[in-house]
Amino acid sequence: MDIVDPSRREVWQRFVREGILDQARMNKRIAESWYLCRQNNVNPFDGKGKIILAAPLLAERKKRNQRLLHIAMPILEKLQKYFQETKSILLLIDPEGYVLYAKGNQQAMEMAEAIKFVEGVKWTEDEVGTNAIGTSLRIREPITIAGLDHYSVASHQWCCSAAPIYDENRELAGIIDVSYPVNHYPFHDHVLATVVAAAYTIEQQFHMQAKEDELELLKHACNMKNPDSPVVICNNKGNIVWVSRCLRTSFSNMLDQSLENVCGDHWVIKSKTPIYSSVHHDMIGYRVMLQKTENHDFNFISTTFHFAGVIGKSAAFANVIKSCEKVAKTDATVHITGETGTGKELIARAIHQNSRRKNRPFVAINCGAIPKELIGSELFGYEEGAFTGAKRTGHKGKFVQANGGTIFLDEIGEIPPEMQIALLRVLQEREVVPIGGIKPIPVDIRVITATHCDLYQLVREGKLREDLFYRIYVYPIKVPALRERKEDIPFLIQYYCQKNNWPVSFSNEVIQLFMTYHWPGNIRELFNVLERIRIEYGDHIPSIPELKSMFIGWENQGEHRKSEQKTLSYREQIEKNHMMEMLEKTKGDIARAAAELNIPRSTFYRKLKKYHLI
Ligand SMILES: Nc1ncnc2c1ncn2[C@@H]1O[C@H](COP(=O)(O)OP(=O)(O)OP(=O)(O)O)[C@@H](O)[C@H]1O
Repeated sequence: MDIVDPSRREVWQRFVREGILDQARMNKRIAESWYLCRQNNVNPFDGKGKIILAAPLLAERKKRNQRLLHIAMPILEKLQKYFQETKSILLLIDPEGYVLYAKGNQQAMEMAEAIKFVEGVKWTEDEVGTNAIGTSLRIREPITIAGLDHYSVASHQWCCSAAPIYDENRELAGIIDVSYPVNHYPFHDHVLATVVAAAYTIEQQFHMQAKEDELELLKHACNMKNPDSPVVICNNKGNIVWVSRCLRTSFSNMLDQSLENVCGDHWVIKSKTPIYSSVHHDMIGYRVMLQKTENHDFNFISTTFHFAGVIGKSAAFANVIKSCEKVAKTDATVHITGETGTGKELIARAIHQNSRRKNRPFVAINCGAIPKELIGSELFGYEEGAFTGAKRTGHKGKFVQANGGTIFLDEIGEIPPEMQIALLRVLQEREVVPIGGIKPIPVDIRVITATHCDLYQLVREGKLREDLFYRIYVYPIKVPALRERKEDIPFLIQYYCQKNNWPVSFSNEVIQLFMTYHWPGNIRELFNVLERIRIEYGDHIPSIPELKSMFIGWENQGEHRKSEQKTLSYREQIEKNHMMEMLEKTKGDIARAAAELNIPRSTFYRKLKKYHLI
């Protein structure tokens, strides 16, 4: 449709008021999108950005998409110079629709700011109606949306062309978009051609980068200390790029093949450690230690299952990963239990990443970390004016934000009784009623919950409804504490060093010391201790007594173990963590730690005893 056609406004008005559309006069893709917006109750009279990530969340999202940014930025910076002159903005968007980068002509940026079309905003069809970014994201094709083709008024003054970018595995990596006020520049088709060409150039870079990553994997192989152990190096797809000398005869012609196929019945995976790129810092492959076996069923982990952490070699954790693999293929509700810092969130993310929902949002919320009175509005959202202080536009809750994807409800045991009925309703009916609203919103989500305690004990204590328990506790996964998988500690240390480009080599004695400690804060605490060593000692290794002083409560490990049988509440655990961190910071100076935390010294002592820290 021509954007200056005066009948266009009538077409739009008729559709948003009466739902009637003369499809013959409309691009099929755009008509389809309008119908979807109407069905999803997108407000045609608004369309300004609503979900805008705060700086730390945007930084985290950029980190998650660092490979895309690393590859696309040089190309964007080059193009940006030219688009600036044509009064446009150039944008890069992640696969979930969040704007990671927006730069361009000052005047256009100011207009964009007025409709909250800024870095960090979620610019999908569900949020702001038909638009080039959101529509291209859904249909996975390049598209231009001009003026009144937009569903919501906020974008009626804009013309936008967007194209999807695919990585070397043909997975969606992001969207590139050029947007400009409609009256600035009339040659829309040419802009779309440029955007498609830029997407193609970025895709070529993905392929080149994949080759460079493979070279880096080979370099990693050359630097391996013990080339005689049965080790293979796989790329991200689980295909073999290198095998150690001792495997070459049994695994002839296996390069480029999937490790899973090659292992057959004769080999099992003993451990799997991720390798990170020193250029873009994303995971580029795995170092896999194999073991010959008669019993091919034991401990086998598929190479196609992606886990962004260390699997190690313990049977306890391998079983967890096997459960994740099985459940990821389904839509079943999962409940993860495990002490703080054991990796529950990482596991929830892995289930999402290996499920059919992987390109849709993963939304995590810690029910124990938000004030009880705000949990309802955070989870279910609210209608405009639902309560004093509510945003005028209302607020989409986490369930609606996670639509199509996975919601991770951490510390589910902290959900207040009055919210449990509403949660039960969402789990049963798969629809959400925002606070102050009456109309249910259908949601298509996978639910994963987690607690650090025995969930049924909460039912016994009357803190959790039994019917809710049975809705949550469908497929339980128990994550072992670090002290129950001590054999994985060397792999976790290696992972930390590699991820942080820290070229130290710990002696066996030091590794043994790490394996003797009880790690009440689990992997999080292990990484904190390593971080502290890295900061304080750089490339030197501290002596054994120096190391011991870094482990909180080293002398009282026996007592500590006994006390762990009595589980701490989530809030107690947080308080304990704060105290441990402060004691680390003040090198064990109790008076200073108490003062820093603003706790009277006598109370601090009492709590130290309670948490067995002295
Ligand atoms: N297997 C693993 N490999 C590498 N890093 C891990 C692994 N498991 C956990 N981590 C790291 O340990 C830290 C804690 O993990 P995570 O937040 O997932 O634990 P959690 O059990 O959800 O903790 P909490 O109950 O306190 O929320 C994170 O930095 C995470 O990246």
